[in-house]
Amino acid sequence: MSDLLTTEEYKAIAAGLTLPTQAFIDGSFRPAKSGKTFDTVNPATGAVLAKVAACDAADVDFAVEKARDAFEDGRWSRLHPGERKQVLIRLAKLIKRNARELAVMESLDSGKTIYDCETVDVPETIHCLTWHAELIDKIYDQVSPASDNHIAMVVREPVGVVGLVLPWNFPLLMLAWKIGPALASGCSVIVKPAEETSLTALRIAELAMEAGVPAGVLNVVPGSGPEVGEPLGRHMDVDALSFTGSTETGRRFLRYAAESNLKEVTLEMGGKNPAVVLDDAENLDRIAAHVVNGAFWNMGENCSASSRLIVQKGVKDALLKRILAHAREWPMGDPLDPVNRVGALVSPAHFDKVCSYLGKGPKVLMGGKAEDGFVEPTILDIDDRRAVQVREEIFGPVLSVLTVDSADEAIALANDTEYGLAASIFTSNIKRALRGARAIRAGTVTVNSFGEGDISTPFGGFKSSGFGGRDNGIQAHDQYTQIKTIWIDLSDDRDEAVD
Ligand SMILES: NC(=O)C1=CN([C@@H]2O[C@H](COP(=O)(O)OP(=O)(O)OC[C@H]3O[C@@H](n4cnc5c(N)ncnc54)[C@H](O)[C@@H]3O)[C@@H](O)[C@H]2O)C=CC1
Ligand code: BAL
Repeated sequence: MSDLLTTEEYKAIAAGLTLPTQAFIDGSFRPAKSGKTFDTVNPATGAVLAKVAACDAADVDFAVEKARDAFEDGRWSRLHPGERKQVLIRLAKLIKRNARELAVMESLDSGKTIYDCETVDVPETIHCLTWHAELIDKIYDQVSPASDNHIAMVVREPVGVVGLVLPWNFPLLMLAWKIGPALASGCSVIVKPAEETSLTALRIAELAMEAGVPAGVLNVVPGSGPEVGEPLGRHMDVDALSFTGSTETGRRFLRYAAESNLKEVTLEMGGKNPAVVLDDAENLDRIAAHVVNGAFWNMGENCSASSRLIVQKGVKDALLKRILAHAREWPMGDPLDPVNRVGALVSPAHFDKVCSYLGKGPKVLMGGKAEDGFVEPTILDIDDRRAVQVREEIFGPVLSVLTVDSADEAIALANDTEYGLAASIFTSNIKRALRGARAIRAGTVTVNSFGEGDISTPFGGFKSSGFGGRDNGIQAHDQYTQIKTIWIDLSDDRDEAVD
């Protein structure tokens, strides 16, 4: 853990920040072509932090043109992978040098706690970029087992110009998950940050330039979904698009691709993730800590949040007692106070959405109160398996508890959702653990812990949670490369008659 400062020290840093507000295209900051701006707001206070360029299709066209120029002339796409690696490592080091500033900027813009920004978001961003940089000069192409008279090479090439559409819940980290493998692979990118949280992506673009990423390779175009996301999704000269966000908006990107140039689309979307606790699970205190972390970390604004606790009857009361004790240790308040674990929800609109799930039927075991952008960690005991709190992604600090009689019923209930992003299963029986892990239809299943794996493991969803490729792991590079076969005829003219 980095050494945390006091609230007053963080506030002093916040007061001294220079916030980037213009689009970053072709290596420099520029206003939107229309001259329009939008307010970016600190959700913890309601204060306007800055006026950010409100870009539209004209800016997207310009950014794509510059990204295409950069891709075609090879200033990045044809650099030796080892050189791209050095530049990206320099970027990771620059982020480290500016870590505190970025952590404060991220917290101000998103409502996330400074504790999380300092201990997770910024260090994981650095780790992610370094990992992909280190990987890129260690991936080999292949030679296929063709006949003696042929050599067939199967090579990977960067896919080209890529649109990266980001959510607001991990603005820096999702940026890293996407630009890490995309830039390492040699692509040129146009990043569209969520309109709630544009600041850190713009600052990273500036640092990337300083690190040596050539102009036109990393562009950041802030603005709304319809004004920037849609033109990017429909652009005829964008080769691939990677999106993280809601399932509803993910579906739109498939339509945009189908109605334009059939660009490759990868979608990482919502979840209603189960944490299954069977009655033979050991160390309930540890399990309770995992469940609480899974449900309330990042205010539950996490696609892999374990928002459904499915617990076997025999262990329910003892587990709930411990869960309540752990949840009470999650203080809520000023995101810049490093003792707090629960900050503000990202926006008034999102706050209203989360509040709409509170006070509607189920028995409240804890929390349930919400005020001025902050929602208390809330635990609901629910019998009705069709309840909205059980079926819909709330994306807030709300845990629904469902009780089952058997392990089979638990697995069936875990799968009773349109989503399939992540799940966890807690049991001391290895066979039940592995049978459960295989039976749950989700992209990541953790056993006796909550988590998303790490940078080395692919992350993405089954069913309505995911489409196309994966983020993280070597597999992330599949999104940003395409495979070409080069078939070479070795036969002599004497060996083979050609019609
Ligand atoms: N899987 C995840 O990590 C995330 C899930 N969500 C879920 O989505 C819900 C709604 O949040 P939103 O911010 O509205 O998510 P969203 O999916 O609409 O936004 C994600 C990104 O898509 C862009 N976008 C929005 N509408 C678009 C359109 N018509 N065309 C092109 N791009 C568009 C946004 O500007 C943003 O950059 C949340 O309550 C949560 O349930 C939200 C953010 C992240
Ligand atoms: N938890 C990382 C992916 C997401 O929430 O968007």
